[in-house]
Formats: sequence, structure tokens, C-alpha cells
Amino acid sequence: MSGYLQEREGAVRRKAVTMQSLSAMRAAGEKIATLTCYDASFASLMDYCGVDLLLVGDSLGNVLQGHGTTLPVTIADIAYHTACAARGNQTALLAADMPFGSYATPQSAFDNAVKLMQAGAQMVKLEGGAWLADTVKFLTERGIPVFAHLGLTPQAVHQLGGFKVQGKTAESAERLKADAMALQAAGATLLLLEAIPAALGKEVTEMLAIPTIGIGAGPDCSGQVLVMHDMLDVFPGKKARFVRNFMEGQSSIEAAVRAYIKAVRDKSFPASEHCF
Ligand SMILES: Nc1nc(=O)c2c([nH]1)NC[C@@H]1CN(c3ccc(C(=O)N[C@@H](CCC(=O)O)C(=O)O)cc3)CN21
Ligand SMILES: CC(C)C(=O)C(=O)O
Ligand SMILES: [Mg+2]
Repeated sequence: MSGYLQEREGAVRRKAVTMQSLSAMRAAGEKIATLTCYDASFASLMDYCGVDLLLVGDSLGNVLQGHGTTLPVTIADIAYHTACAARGNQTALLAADMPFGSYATPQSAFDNAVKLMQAGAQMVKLEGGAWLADTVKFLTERGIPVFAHLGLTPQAVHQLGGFKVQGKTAESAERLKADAMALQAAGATLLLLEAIPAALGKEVTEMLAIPTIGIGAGPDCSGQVLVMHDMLDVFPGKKARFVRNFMEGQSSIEAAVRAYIKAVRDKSFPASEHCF
């Protein structure tokens, strides 16, 4: 570690988390604890606590920039926050979201993914189904690990007609399963499932060989993710059903992050009240 951040007292030297170690966790039935993270200070704290996977999410459009959707977020925004988070992280796997409009073609996706990988990301996440398979193949063949994102894909909010649960009809559930198979076959090594019925999250996870990370996708995904500002209860008011306030009963952010990891690992989160 260099620069501003000090070595933390009693920091346990954990081996770097890799895509391979996440697959091993899935195989061992050990849940993958994931949080969004956008800067060096929180990356350092989350890594120290033992978060497995950090995601520089385009949710930064909401929680850092104050927009109502993720659409205004640019590749430069994500690259900047990825570089910040990478400076604080030592051992967690660091993934970064490809923002809206940055992966319309395989070539533009590659050019933009290179910017995020050079900023310190170890994997990039893209929202979309079978239509993305060519892009996923193009990136993975060129050494860029791909995290695919299905279900409620917030970059498509205006097409979906709002932030609504997906995969509720038999037809849309079948389409989601076919999408998941196509993305895995194209080389995706992680799959994010957002806001789908818990039974569908279970089915997709069991069907695939790669780990799934859920947010509002039930308890049977290989891991869970939350937006850090949601689980730290930074904003008042109504939150999505899948959010739990981990600051409750804790006296520090570090304790809340540890409580989150523990609840994911011991499967007490998500409970039925967080699922669809
Ligand atoms: N702060 C924050 N947290 C997030 O989880 C998040 C972001 N920002 N920005 C990008 C997307 C947008 N997300 C959202 C936003 C709203 C709902 C929501 O209100 N869901 C309703 C579902 C309504 C229905 O039943 O269809 C809910 O009650 O949970 C869900 C996901 C998830 N992502
Ligand atoms: C909500 C998670 C899954 C995400 O994509 C983000 O933070 O942008
Ligand atoms: Mg996102």
C-alpha cells in the first residue's frame, strides 16, 4: 500500500481473491460477499473486513452524483472511481461496471473495457442477454474477464418502464434462463441477477457452472451484493425490498460491513422479506 492509506493494525494477509477462488467458493457452498465501492478509503476498509468482491457500480450515478438513473454515467467516471478504489484495495477482486452506451459493439466494448482494466479493474460487468454473447466472447478471447448482469438491468429502465421485478411470467423466466446459458457459453465467468423471483434465482444458479451474485434474487445465489450507501443507510426514505440496513445495532461502519459479510456467509441475509 502506498500514498495516503496506512497499513491497518492486525491486518490479516489474505491471499488475493481471483475468479478461480470465487468458483471454488461456489463449489464449497461458501457464499460470496460483494459490495459496491467507489473510492480508496472504503475499498481499504471493505478489503480489510474480508469482502470478497468489490464492484465499482454505475450506481455511482445515483449515490455519488445524485442522478435519478445510471444513464448519465460515463466511462471516464467509472475509470476515475476504479482507479481510486484500486488504490485502496489489496486482495478483493475488483470489478467495474461498463456504463450505458459503452458496449454497443464488440470493438467499442473492448476499447472501453481496456480503459477500466488499465484503471485497475480485474473484470468488467455488462448488462444484457443473448444479444451480448458476441461481445462477451470478443472480450474474454482478449483476456478481459466478463461479469454479465441479467434481470432488472437499470440501464434499460426506460425500456422496462421503471425499476420493476423481472422474470415473473413463464415466458420472461424462460428467456432469462436462455440468456444466462448463452452468456455462460460465450465466456462470462460471473453472473449478476437483479430483482427476480427467488425461485428463478435458484433455478438459474443450479443450471449454471459459474457463480451467481444476487441482489433481490433470493438466498440461493452463490453470493449477494448491495449498494454500500443502501446497507449503511446513508439516505432516508423508501428503499428497494432487497435492502437491509446493516448499520442497525452497529456503532461503526466497520462493524456494519462485518455484520453484512457474516449475514451473507451464514445465509441469514437475504431473508424472505428481502426477496420477491
Ligand atoms: N442506491 C442504489 N441502490 C440500488 O440498488 C441501485 C441503484 N442505486 N442504482 C442502480 C440500480 C437501480 N436499482 C433499483 C432501483 C429501484 C428498485 C425498486 O424500487 N424496486 C421495487 C420493485 C417493484 C416491483 O415490485 O416491481 C421494490 O419494491 O424493491 C429496484 C432496483 C438497483 N440499483
Ligand atoms: C446494483 C449493482 C448490482 C450494480 O450494478 C451497481 O451498483 O451499479
Ligand atoms: Mg450497475
